[in-house]
Amino acid sequence: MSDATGLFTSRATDAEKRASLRAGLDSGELQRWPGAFSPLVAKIVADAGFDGVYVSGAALSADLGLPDIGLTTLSEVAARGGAIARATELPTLIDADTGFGEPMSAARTVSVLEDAGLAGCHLEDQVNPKRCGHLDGKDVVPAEEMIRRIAAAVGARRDRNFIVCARTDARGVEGLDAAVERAKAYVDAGADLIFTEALADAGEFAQFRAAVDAPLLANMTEFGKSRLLTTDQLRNLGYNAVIYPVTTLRLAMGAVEAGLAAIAEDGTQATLLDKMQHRSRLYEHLRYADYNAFDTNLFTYSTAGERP
Ligand SMILES: C[C@](O)(C(=O)O)[C@H](CC(=O)O)C(=O)O
Ligand SMILES: [Mg+2]
Repeated sequence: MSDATGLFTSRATDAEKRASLRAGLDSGELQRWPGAFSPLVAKIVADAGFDGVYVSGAALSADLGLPDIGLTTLSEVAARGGAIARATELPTLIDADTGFGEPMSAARTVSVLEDAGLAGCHLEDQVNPKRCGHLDGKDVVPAEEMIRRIAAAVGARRDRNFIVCARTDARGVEGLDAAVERAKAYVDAGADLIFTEALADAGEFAQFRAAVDAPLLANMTEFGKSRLLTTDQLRNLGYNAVIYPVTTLRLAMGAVEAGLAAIAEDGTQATLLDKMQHRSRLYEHLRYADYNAFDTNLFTYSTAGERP
């Protein structure tokens, strides 16, 4: 028989992926996690040589035709996140918004995401209904409530390598100093990683780095409040991870809009072919030939010659 491992789910087990995420954060090297809005995109992220995959709440809800205001359910997020996580050998960190309810719900969220094959998640200190972290008009819960959220999440995980990342949205609401104080308290509550949301510029990232003794994550989302810093800048600032949460969706949707407009205008897609992912490239990502080999082996499978 041909070896079919890695065809229907990843070769790496969930535990191996979590160990690799933990090791990446401990390595001192900047971990780069582009957002994947679908399982296929996760395969392309891996092929391009990145360290991990991110599942964005903004992209996941946009893909459902919804704004990112906390309308998606835990079941929807876990199902899509799980499908993305299983499509790649890389570890996947997922956006769990505010944890889908009170602290006990945040605890259940971690259990469900662990079972779905995710390697970690982030929980934010916004109130419900949440907003995009880069828009005005968001609000945060008291720090004590977020501390309970984090403690509950940390206490619920089975695998200690499942990363619980605490995101603070306080920079845009209470200011940088308050955000730093919250981050310290979240670390004390057991958070493995701090997501420093919507900082303005390199100076603010540097202040956060100097003040907080824990791994830090930078959000390089486009058209938001943060200046776009390069990986070299983030490395020099001492950050541990960077996400490009909605980038692949924005790239793809930009191409979809332009392509459809061209077809409507020209009456053909003939001029667009060199912009498209070729059928053969798609099949490479999907390992089409390996499924064919598996199928052929199944068809011809016989134990006749092996009987005593
Ligand atoms: C990271 C984020 O939470 C997401 O859902 O991807 C968003 C990104 C965005 O809306 O650009 C956020 O920063 O709130
Ligand atoms: Mg989000």
